[in-house]
Amino acid sequence: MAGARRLEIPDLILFEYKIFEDERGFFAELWKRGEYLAAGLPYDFVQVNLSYSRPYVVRGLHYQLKPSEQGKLVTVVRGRVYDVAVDIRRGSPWFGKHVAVELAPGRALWIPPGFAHGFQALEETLFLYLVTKEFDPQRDRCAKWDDPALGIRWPAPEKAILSQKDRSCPPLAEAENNFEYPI
Ligand SMILES: Cc1cn([C@H]2C[C@H](O)[C@@H](COP(=O)(O)OP(=O)(O)O[C@H]3O[C@H](C)C(=O)[C@H](O)[C@H]3O)O2)c(=O)[nH]c1=O
Repeated sequence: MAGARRLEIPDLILFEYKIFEDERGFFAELWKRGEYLAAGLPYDFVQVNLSYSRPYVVRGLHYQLKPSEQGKLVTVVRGRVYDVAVDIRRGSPWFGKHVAVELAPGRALWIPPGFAHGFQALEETLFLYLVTKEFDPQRDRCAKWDDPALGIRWPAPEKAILSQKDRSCPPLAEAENNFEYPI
């Protein structure tokens, strides 16, 4: 890891990791337990996910209800995304607020349990992320990606490509949510 800094919502941590490039291509350590624990990421991981997105695809805003709440360490293997994390912990000083960062190879974002996550691909993107609890389809939930109440300034909302599921997510105010602050 080359660096770590907490964002405007301090539970979110943006990591920079070194990319070793040579004539063959590149190598990078995406996660190393001791370094990331020391930098404040107090979790281990139990599942690794990979998704491929065409330009302008939006995935989100997703989260899993407790007791299957997931922390996510998200990064881009190839491409570029506008990544968004929304605080959905009732009672949080930042409830309904979000942080948006551009992710490309070399950057990883730690999103703890209690946040809804989504991104818009800015180009063809391979998105890889580690999660702290396994996928639980019974507790998988979503909130409306372009909910006016959230004020997310997506880069290209008019070009968004969404799944059927993501086209029918409720606004955050109506979404099922069992997160209380602090987690
Ligand atoms: C997340 C997940 C999905 N699936 C199955 C369920 C569906 O049949 C298929 C596609 O699922 P979904 O449309 O939910 O995939 P994404 O839209 O990429 O969802 C993810 O994207 C946003 C950005 C997230 O932060 C979440 O981690 C995750 O929900 O994969 C699995 O089998 N295991 C899994 O862990």
